[in-house]
Amino acid sequence: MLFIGVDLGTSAVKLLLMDETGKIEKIVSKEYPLYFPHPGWSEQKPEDWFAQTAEGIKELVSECDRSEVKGISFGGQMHGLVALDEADNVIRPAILWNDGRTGKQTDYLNNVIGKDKLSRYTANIAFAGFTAPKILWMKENEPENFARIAKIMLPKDYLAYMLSGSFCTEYSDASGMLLLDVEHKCWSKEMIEICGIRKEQLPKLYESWEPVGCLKPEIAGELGLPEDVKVIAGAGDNAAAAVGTATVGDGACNISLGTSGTLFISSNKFGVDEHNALHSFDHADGHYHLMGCMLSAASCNKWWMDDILKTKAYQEEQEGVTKLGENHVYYLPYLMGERSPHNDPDARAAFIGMTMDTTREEMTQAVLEGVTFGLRDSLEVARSLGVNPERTKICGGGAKSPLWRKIVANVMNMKVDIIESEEGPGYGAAILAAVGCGVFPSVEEAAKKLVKVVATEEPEPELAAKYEERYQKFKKFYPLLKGNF
Ligand SMILES: Nc1ncnc2c1ncn2[C@@H]1O[C@H](COP(=O)(O)OP(=O)(O)O)[C@@H](O)[C@H]1O
Ligand SMILES: O=C(CO)[C@@H](O)[C@H](O)COP(=O)(O)O
Repeated sequence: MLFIGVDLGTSAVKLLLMDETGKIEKIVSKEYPLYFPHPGWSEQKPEDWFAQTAEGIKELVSECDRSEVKGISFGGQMHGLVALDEADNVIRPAILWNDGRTGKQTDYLNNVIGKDKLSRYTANIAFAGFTAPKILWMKENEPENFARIAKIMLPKDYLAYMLSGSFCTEYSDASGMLLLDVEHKCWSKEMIEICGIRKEQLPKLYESWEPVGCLKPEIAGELGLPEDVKVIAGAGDNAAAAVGTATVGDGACNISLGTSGTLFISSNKFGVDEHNALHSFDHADGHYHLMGCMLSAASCNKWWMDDILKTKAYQEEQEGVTKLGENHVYYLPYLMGERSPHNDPDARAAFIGMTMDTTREEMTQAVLEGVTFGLRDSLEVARSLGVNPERTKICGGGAKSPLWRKIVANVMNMKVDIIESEEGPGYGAAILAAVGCGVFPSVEEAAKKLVKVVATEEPEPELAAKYEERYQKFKKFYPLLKGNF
């Protein structure tokens, strides 16, 4: 039996073919453009996602026995607003998770409706990238588009809709809309009213492992797959990555170094961060999780390498970094503003502390360190809530870098478990597909059985102590600069 896991990321869609023993048969990646039509805005075209996913699936199954493909599922970039009209046309480009245009609507939700009420209705407060403020933005700024909305969905749910015709979502991704009552797993009627929408415009809710339908016959024909291939609901990419790294059960932790950077802590009990810095969301295993999200993680390194140093040779550049813990340069990683913990769409990136003899290598190092310090901010919030994981898994494009993994282990002072494949969301999505097809009794059992830790990066006490000192200094810079960006 074969299962397809689709990771609808921000940089690309990554597709993975897995057999029932968890072996990865093939991986395919297809890029699409990311548009920044104004500073701080971030959009992609859902049509590009689907076109590239369809091409990717064809390539993925080109050499296998297609009759063995039993299920397909997804891990998708979260929070993006996809709006379709009555005829299923995409009304406007999707407004993504890292889009900062909704400052006014976010302030309205947090300060006029009020954080207490939002937290009571949804378990979260408003962040600029969440879906509800984008709906309010569209209502205010594009009333004609708003009036045309027949269906509101999240990025990966658009793929499920195009493949199966089922207008569906699931709890983990829906948690990031600020429309879901996360604790009770139902749409919040108060939030629906506040956003001026109707429940019929929202998709039907499923658990991540539940089948939502099968491939539409014409799609099956186009992809060259059997019509009985099951489409399984899937998860937000972070919950999918947690499944793909076996971050399930109470207290398990995963760090993702993708376009965004996330710290994900799985929990069997529902809980809310009283500081409102970490999100309280449903997990794809049927339970809950806390999560801190940085808007620019591996994208900081990509910007520094591709746009400034004009190189694609990440590994060669990183090989020049030899003085870990010794750097005098600091980097604030706020290229797109910041979500956790600052909730400040106006924050901006900065290099601090250069001298005449500062080198290119020190600045490269500062970028990797600055992103990691940003993630440590979220870990500090978790620690203040009494959640103190002693080890973490790691995934995402940045996890390919041995240097970055070492920096993570020492800045966090945690053991970092390295998984056989860093394709967290894609592997998690394939596991969800296998569970949905009845191969495993539960997500937790499947993940624990299939995911293999191949090595552990241990923190080194002397280096961790140096990083502790540097982190204490890093922490002081944002409050000093805040309001002046
Ligand atoms: N060796 C590396 N060091 C640092 N960053 C890397 C490395 N390899 C890939 N990346 C970065 O990882 C990111 C892609 O990671 P991925 O998890 O696929 O992101 P997304 O899901 O957001 O598309 C890109 O920004 C890419 O530049
Ligand atoms: O906004 C969040 C999580 O709350 C991001 O993590 C997005 O889900 C995008 O993820 P990547 O493209 O970085 O995987």
